[in-house]
Amino acid sequence: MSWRYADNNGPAKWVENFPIADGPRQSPIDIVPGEASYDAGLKPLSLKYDPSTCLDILNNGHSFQVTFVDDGDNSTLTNGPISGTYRLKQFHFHWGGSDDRGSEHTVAGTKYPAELHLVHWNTKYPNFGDAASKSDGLAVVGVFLKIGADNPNLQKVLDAFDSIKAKGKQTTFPNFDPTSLLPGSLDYWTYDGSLTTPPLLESVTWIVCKEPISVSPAQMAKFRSLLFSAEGEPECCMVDNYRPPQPLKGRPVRASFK
Ligand SMILES: Oc1ccc(S)c(O)c1
Ligand SMILES: [Zn+2]
Repeated sequence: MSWRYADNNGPAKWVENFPIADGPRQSPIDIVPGEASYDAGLKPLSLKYDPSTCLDILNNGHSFQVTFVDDGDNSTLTNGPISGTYRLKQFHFHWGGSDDRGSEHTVAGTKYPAELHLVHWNTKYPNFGDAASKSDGLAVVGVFLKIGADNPNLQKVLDAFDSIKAKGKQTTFPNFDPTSLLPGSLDYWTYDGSLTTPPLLESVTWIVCKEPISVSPAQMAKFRSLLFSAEGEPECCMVDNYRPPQPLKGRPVRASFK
């Protein structure tokens, strides 16, 4: 099924092929800070990434992703709200057609122009695909992007875009350190949710950082130069590849900070 983000194939239609779209723990959500409960038992995040595990960058037709070698515990997430060790598999972004929208999670209704997702899988399972079907299989760290100063670390990713403009294009992307895309503070909100793209699996412990990283307007324009379409197809700009907030359905949202 070729799902996308347009009126005929976008988030409102996904339930037709993925009924879990109306499930009890769907993502993203609107995070209301005043309704989140501070949990003193939540540990700080331990993110330990090895740039030598960075492999390639791919336009998959609904975002672009930077993929990592995950056959060892070189790049991991531990502590925070999770137990055990989760390995970094990939990171990708969601963004808007203009600076007033693009993030998936919102904060008291505020939309950011983009959102970074660092996707990790629980090593109690043999691989990402298996983990993705388990209720505690994945942990995704979300980081908001806010319009401001040019972000030189992000620029390294954007400089690869000319090689992956169209759907299906892929190129090598060695020695990138995703730590360089993290905000100064790792204060976070956490709740149980899902992938925000089909198959919308309810296997994600979401860890959303309170502090955004910066992105310049010119850098946002570069995001919008990618295409949803493959070479030889009518060009369709890759913009607004975000799912809107979904019903909380009684789920608790905890804060790691006061
Ligand atoms: O594999 C994936 C994990 C999380 C999210 S939000 C995706 O879009 C894909
Ligand atoms: Zn995502």
